[in-house]
Formats: sequence, structure tokens, C-alpha cells
Amino acid sequence: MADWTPADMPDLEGTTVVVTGANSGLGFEGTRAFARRGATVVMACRSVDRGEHAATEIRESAAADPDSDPDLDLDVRKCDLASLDSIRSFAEGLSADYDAVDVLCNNAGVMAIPRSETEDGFETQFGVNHLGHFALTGRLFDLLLTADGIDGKSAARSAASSRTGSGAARIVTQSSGAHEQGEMDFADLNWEESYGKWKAYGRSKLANLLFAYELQRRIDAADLGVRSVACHPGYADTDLQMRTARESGNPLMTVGMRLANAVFGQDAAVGVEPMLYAATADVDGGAYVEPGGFMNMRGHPTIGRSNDASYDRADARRLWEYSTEATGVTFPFGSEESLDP
Ligand SMILES: NC(=O)c1ccc[n+]([C@@H]2O[C@H](COP(=O)([O-])OP(=O)(O)OC[C@H]3O[C@@H](n4cnc5c(N)ncnc54)[C@H](O)[C@@H]3O)[C@@H](O)[C@H]2O)c1
Repeated sequence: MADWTPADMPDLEGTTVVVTGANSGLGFEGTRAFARRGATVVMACRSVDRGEHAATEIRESAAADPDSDPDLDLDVRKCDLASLDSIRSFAEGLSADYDAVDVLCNNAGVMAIPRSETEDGFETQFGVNHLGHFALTGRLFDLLLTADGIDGKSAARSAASSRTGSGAARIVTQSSGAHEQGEMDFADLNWEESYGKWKAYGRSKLANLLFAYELQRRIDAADLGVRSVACHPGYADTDLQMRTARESGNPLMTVGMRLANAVFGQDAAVGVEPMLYAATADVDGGAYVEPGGFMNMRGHPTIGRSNDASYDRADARRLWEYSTEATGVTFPFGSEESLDP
């Protein structure tokens, strides 16, 4: 739809949406939008305290808005993407308490921070932005397979069953225009030889795309109805940039970032629109949704094309193999042999 806005989102009553990094920025606004449409939103947060605080803010804003249902269904849970143990516990908890996940939004991220490592010894930007979401998606895949998805929910309702299991779930992976600066170096994925914080961010966002497209190819090879869609928000004024500035230890950078965000950044509520579109609009699996408008700012979400490197199938396969080995997480489908060369 050319002029899509969040008002075009369907009724999400009866669906379950998982959002990582739900306590701030794009994840916060995405949570609010999904919940106001009636979805149960599982807020997967590194800090439960910050998640609860965000949930309270979302509930209070709904209660104060006569156009919103005041009873939003928000479920805050701990999920630290820098810990494979935390991801496993989160997924086990969800499997115990939910029978399906209709949409998984792989949204959380860190940008251009000084080199550090996750609990499992991966460089943090690669570990959180890519490997954490790879592991989370694999661990939630059975729940995604049993979902009706947004399009199937009305069918399930009219069949008076709780679930049709039509396999119509979606996985939405939040990348960035910065993927264009990313280069895969399979000899040093964890930046042990040398580290460039912006280069590492670019690579992690390229990895998001290689993963999202490879996931769709494997889903297709296994003939499953699940869709994997990538998106990016353009430039949105969030804590992402401010954290980068804070962690640089340079007060001038904090002032500069604040200014740049104020002048160029769009509201997080606008920046999240490609994610909302990817999750709910009529979009093919394997698509790349970006904000329309001049320099990807303040326009209606539209289907775009990421750079050529992101469609490199050999790199995607290599990354998948590495990610499987590094995380120990396998997906319940898709042998190597089932894929076209
Ligand atoms: N804001 C922008 O201009 C912009 C541009 C391009 C891409 N993005 C992408 O959008 C996504 C959301 O970023 P944002 O702009 O809302 O920034 P943000 O800093 O407000 O949100 C990032 C979220 O990720 C969470 N997070 C960080 N490390 C985590 C971990 N170990 N485990 C679980 N959660 C963790 C944070 O707690 C936070 O809630 C990121 O993937 C980012 O790369 C943002």
C-alpha cells in the first residue's frame, strides 16, 4: 500500500507479538502500537525493571487517551541478548506459557560501543545484534510454526478454535542503513585482531540482513509459510546514539549527538513504522522495508533493496553455519542440501 500509516494496521486481538529491546526507542513505540491494536506484547528486555517502567508508561498513556483501550496486554520478561543462557531461559519460559508466537521483532541493538564481549565471549555488537537474535529466533521457531499469524487469526476465530497452526508467523529483523558500511571478515568475526566500533556496527547490521534473507530461503526450501522480513528505521532520535556518545567518554560527542538527533532525527514513533509495516502489512518474505521520503525520512514505509553484499548467498550460508556452531542453536528445518546453490 503506497500511503500506509500505522492506522492501517489490522486488529491484532488474539495475536502474540514478541519485541526485543521493548523498553526504549523503536521497541517501546512498536510495543505501544501493537498493544493498542489488541496484541499481547511480550516485552523482551535486558532489564526487567526498565521493562516494567516502560510498560507502566505505555499503560498510563493509553489510560489517558480516550481513543485507546486502557487495558493493554503487556508481559515484561527478561531476555539479555548478550547471554545465550538468558535467551534459552526466556524461550523456555515462553514455551511454557504461550502456545504460539505470531510475530517476533528482532529489534534490540547496540551501536558503535567500545569493544567488549558478551557472556559467551563474542564481540558485543556482533553478539547482541546478530548472534543473540539468531539464537532467539531458533529457540522460538517451534512457537512461530504453530502460530496462525496476523492473517490467519480471523480464520482461527471463525473456526472457533484457538489456533489453526497455518504457519503464517513473521520474523521481522531491524537492520540499518549502516549495513552498507559493513564487510564480512570470516577470519575475525569477533574483532579480536583489530576493532573499529563503527565498522563492527556496520557488519552486525549486514549480518542482520544476511540472516533475514537466508532464513527466508531456508523457510521456503522447507515449504513453511513463515515470513522473514527485514527493515530499517532511517534516522530516529533514540538512546542508541546517546549511548554511543556516553560510552565514548567524550562530552563534545554527547553535545554533537544531541544536536544531530534534534535536527535530523525523526520521532521514534515514526522511525518504527517500517517495523510495523513489515510485521502487519501485505509484505512478501525476504523483503526489505524502509522509510520512504527524502533520505529515508518521514515518508511512508516502502519496499526497498539493501546493498548487493546483503544478498550474497555464499556469505549468508557461511554466517549461518558459524552462527549455528557458535550458539549451539539449530532450527527445526532446512538441511544444507535442500538449498539451491
Ligand atoms: N535510531 C536509529 O536511528 C536507528 C537507525 C538504524 C537502525 N536502528 C536499529 O534500531 C534498533 C533499535 O534501536 P533504537 O534506536 O530504538 O535504540 P535504543 O537504544 O532506544 O533501543 C535499543 C534497545 O536494545 C536493548 N538492548 C541493548 N542490548 C541488549 C541486550 N544485551 N539484550 C537485550 N536488549 C538489549 C536496549 O536495552 C534498548 O531497549 C537497533 O537494532 C538499531 O540498530 C536504529
